[in-house]
Amino acid sequence: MFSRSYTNLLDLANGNLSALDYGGSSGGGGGRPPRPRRMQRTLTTPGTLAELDEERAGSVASDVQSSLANDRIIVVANTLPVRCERRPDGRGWTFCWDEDSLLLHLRDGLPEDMEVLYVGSLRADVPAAEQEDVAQALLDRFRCVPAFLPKDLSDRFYHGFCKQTLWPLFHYMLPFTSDHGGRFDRSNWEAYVLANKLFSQRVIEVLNPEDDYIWIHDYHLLALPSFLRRRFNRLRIGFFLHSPFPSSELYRSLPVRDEILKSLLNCDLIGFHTFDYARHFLSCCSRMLGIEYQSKRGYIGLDYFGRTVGIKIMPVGINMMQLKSQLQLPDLESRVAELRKQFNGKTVLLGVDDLDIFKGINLKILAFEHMLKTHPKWQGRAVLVQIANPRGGSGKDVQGLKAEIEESCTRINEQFGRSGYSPVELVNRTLSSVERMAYYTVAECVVVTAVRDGMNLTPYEYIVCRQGIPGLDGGDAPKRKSMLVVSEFIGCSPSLSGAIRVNPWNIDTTAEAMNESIALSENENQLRHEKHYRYVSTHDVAYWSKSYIHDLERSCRDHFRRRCWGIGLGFGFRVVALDRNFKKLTVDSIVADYKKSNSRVILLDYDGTLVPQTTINRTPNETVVNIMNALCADKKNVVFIVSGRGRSSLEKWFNSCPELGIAAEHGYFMRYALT
Ligand SMILES: O=P(O)(O)OC[C@H]1O[C@H](O[C@H]2O[C@H](CO)[C@@H](O)[C@H](O)[C@H]2O)[C@H](O)[C@@H](O)[C@@H]1O
Repeated sequence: MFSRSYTNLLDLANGNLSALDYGGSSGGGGGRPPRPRRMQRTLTTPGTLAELDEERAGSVASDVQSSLANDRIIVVANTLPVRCERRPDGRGWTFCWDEDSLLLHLRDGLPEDMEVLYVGSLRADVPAAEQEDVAQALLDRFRCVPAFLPKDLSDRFYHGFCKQTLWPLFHYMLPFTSDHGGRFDRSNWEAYVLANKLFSQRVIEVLNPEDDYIWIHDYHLLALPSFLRRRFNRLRIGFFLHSPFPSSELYRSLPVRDEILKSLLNCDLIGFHTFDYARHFLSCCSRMLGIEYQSKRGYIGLDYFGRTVGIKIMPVGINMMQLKSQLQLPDLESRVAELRKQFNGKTVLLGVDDLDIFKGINLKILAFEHMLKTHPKWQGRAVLVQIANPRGGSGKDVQGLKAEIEESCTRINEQFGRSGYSPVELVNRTLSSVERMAYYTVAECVVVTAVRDGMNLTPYEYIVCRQGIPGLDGGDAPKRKSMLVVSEFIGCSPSLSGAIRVNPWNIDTTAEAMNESIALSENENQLRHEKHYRYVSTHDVAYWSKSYIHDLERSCRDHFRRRCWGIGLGFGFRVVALDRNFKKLTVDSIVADYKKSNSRVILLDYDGTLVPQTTINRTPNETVVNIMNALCADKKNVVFIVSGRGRSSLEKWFNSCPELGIAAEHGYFMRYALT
């Protein structure tokens, strides 16, 4: 059960953290005991004028030159890079780093002495009574801060809003029918907002707002920047989206499209894998919020109420060091030998995908079938190994997908198989890293036919495995080869210029591409491999995180030079930033100056000043007309309306204000006081 405050979205979105006590996690009604504060933190006043701290501003110039070394970074993601298992005797938990997690490896690109703290949830259901101990152990040993979401909240947040709404939409699927992804469900969105708020609480508990950088990851936490910015006007916040960002034509169908965009605009830097994703995001900002971007010296920025929100385009990479060390594991050699024996000289095409509807697995199998039909020379000689990692969930769509894939495999194996030859081998389980690398090592070609994927690092891992480790072959190392067929709809595609790119929906051309890839001359194959290896080995995960943090630091340099005000409610909250030379006008100072002066010029805009922007009837009401006349009646005043509006309507509306001056059409037509 959620607490009753959960339903008050505005309350939540406004930063009322007291709305967050939830009795449901422990099953009792008393709510969770407050977590003891473990780290020193400094609070700034939320939502009020944050005057420039002169001392801090003075030190900005030297800060800019200094390295990031003494700063700390808090990496926030849906899941922590930690594996967690209950002990066999049921008493307590064991933890270890999740070596497959990209979040773990991004540390390699950060300055050595930069402290890294992680905030996220665990892939385990830890009972409320054990949460304090687990949290303490994770903080002490892994610098990880777990966010424990109550089960029903977590279901609605992750399986509900993340997986049924955002994941399909960001992969270009609209919920035309209820079987087709999930229709927008407001209670799931509310759970998403609440979950994001709980993540923000965990961050705030350990935050040093003046010293820390925050780096938020992926589509699960799109609402988080709003919660953090509301509390800390000048916090340094970065975000990286690992999934695609869809075209504005799709994104605009999301009922909470503005809320999400506005939340992201509370960041200082927003990262995407590709130019296209960034372009789609920028076009959403322009079309939905009227915000345009500027590009200066290679940097793209959006001006959002005086703050500049940077846009970073940088595809992620793999961890070279980790892969290289895994390539030296003794088990690998024996596993490779087993596979070589099993495939007995046949040409292996390989697919490694999560079992997810967007990975296009069945399209790949159909294309392989077509290749066997149109190029019969491969019958008996080519094998497609498809590894389908069952991580993607067990929903109706995944069950249907699995059945479809199995049916295709059975049909092809019945039609083209013979004794000692099964054309398609489906591996329906999660493989260990060594097993996966063994498959890469024996494959002539890797085929990725995802219909959408944020990045997809399978081709990168494959290339590194095919390069092998120099010296391990003994004597003269053979020339390395690898070949790739990749979908044009995935993030890694623009970086792999030597791959054969396909539209995976076109079975005929994908089949042709598969044939071409395994029939390619040895020399051509080697050249393409070399080119890819050069790129993949230099653009690894450390290169990516180093570049990101560098740009984040650059985007935040002016934070302490600015005066900031937090204004607005809910997701409309934003920080208005002004250069330190600007001063905020206060009513008191205006009144005092007005009284002191003997000669005044008062220039007034019309729309948004004398009438609200939102009204359809733009005629000024009686009060406005009376105020104009009252101002004009004072002989010390010269009053003008300065507007882009046409002269005829302004003249008509202020006909009864003879002493009022009008500058219509931006001053093209002038009417001076008539008396
Ligand atoms: O299934 P989730 O827990 O919601 O996570 C989504 C996926 O996250 C990871 O993939 C994403 O990041 C990769 C690295 O940037 C990128 O290659 C991929 O395209 C993104 O979708 C994870 O690798 C997937 O298994 C998750 O399904």
